[in-house]
Amino acid sequence: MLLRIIREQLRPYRGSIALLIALQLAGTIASLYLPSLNGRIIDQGVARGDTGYIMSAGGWMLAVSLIQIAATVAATYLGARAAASLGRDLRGRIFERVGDFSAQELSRFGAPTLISRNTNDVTQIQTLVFMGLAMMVSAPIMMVGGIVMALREDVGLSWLVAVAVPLLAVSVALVVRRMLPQFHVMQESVDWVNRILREQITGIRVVRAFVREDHERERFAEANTQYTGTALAVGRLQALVFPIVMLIFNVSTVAVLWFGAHRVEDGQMQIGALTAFMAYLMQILMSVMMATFMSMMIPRASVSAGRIAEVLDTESSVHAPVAPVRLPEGAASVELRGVEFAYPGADVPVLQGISFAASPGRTTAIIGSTGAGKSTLLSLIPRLYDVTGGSVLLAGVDVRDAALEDVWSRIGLVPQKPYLFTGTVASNLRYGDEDATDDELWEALRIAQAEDFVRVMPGGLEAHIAQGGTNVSGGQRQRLAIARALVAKPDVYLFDDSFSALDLSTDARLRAALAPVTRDATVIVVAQRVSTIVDADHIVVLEDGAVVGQGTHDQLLETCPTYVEIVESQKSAEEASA
Ligand SMILES: Nc1ncnc2c1ncn2[C@@H]1O[C@H](COP(=O)(O)OP(=O)(O)OP(=O)(O)O)[C@@H](O)[C@H]1O
Repeated sequence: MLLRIIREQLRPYRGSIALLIALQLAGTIASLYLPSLNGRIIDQGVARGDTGYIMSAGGWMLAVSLIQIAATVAATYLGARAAASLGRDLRGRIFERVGDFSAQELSRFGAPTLISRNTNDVTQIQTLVFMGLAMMVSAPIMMVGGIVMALREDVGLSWLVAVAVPLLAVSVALVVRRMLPQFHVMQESVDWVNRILREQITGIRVVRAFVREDHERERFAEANTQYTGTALAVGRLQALVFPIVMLIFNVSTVAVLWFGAHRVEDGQMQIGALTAFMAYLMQILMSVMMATFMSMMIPRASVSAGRIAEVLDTESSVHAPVAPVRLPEGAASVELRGVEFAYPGADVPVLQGISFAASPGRTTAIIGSTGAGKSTLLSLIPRLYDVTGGSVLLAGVDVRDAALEDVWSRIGLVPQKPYLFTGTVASNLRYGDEDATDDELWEALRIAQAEDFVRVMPGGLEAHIAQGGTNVSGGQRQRLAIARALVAKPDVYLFDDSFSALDLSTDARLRAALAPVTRDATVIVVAQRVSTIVDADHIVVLEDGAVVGQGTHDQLLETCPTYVEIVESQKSAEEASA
């Protein structure tokens, strides 16, 4: 999985990676050459007092060092660029894929994990690739090259390499192996801390209203303590690595000096060769350590790759048609024919046998108790979900046969919980139509009964809107969402309980102002309040996901006991509050 993602993502950067490998090769060969040059200077220059040789070999050494530095800097730059580009492209791919998800996939994953997959998990892979490009090429060359060069300097001491390398690899690997499970726990602890913090922030009002702060504090402390405990355990192990490595490095140095000195004494080796051998041993051990650290990052990145692949491999349950049918221009009717819908995993459908037609120029209302399936029904029209039985027709075309953009561009949906984006009032309204003029925006606000409060907001149309629209009231948010739909001038308006947060007189004024602008459009209104829909041309009464009555207000009073019950209950509530 990890390899597949890295291979796919690095494909466009093959050229720079080839160059990077060449540079790494040059840099590593230069590094490997330096100790041997140094050895020659000692043996042939210093020992014999040959200043000329020292100068010429020294100059050569300087040149090789410069090549090594330049190659390493350039390779690191290319590696960082390729890794950052991989991160950017991968985030882009996830964003695109999530953008195609229907409400079904979005609720299956949930927002928090999609966000952390697009940030934290991508960063894991990006870091691995950066480190990999920096080390994976140079470490093996350095190791093999180092061994060859060390043997060239002195075969008699080679047994030291054979002892030191496995000793270091095994010691570091043992510590790393104990660290790995801790990393998994740490990742889960981070998720846990984030989840509690997120709930605490979004639910702060509930927490305070129910005086649950102590409970929340305890919950957070528990998660925080686990995270700290794991981080400390990892820290303790990490603290072990450095002394172990240094111990092996230093013992190896002493061993080389000890055994090397005997060989020098016996005339089997020169001092310069001994120095070079020592430097090569250090290079070999260094590369072993780098490779071990690298291997430590792979399991973590593999988990991240799995999480990313899960998102990338998930197909939206709402498929775009292969050969889309174009919706006819102009007014568009909406018709539901024997619609059935069950949420994924649910045994019983929430909607069954729903049939009705909403035509242009008429207002169709849907009323029913909470949980009757009204919002679900509305979400089937713009294909937020696909029906599990029957069909939804827009302008006479099954919505599944038309291009998604075609369907969406004809529909203006005002959701039950409208969402506003960070920006200004104007930028939010222009979601409906980017080219709308200020006058058009004011006109939409006037109809949506939002003009008065926007005029007194600092900056008017340019007034700041916080993420989600949290700096305006629920009723104001609803009216801004209605204005946004009006700016788009769609052929079909879907109002999902959009007037519920408005007082009765604002509700009445809004409906009166809406009537002329929606004259040619198909309007479907979901409502809880009978007063909101009493004048509708057609009312559909839903109960437990089925249509139990259709007609005008007066007809339903005669024919539909459920409707009468709703009317009566609201009447007695009004009387009680009067
Ligand atoms: N994402 C979901 N997954 C599973 N079941 C769901 C989901 N959303 C809603 N439901 C269920 O579907 C049924 C209908 O919900 P829906 O929101 O359509 O009702 P509603 O009539 O709009 O209610 P209200 O007037 O309270 O908004 C409910 O029983 C609800 O529990």
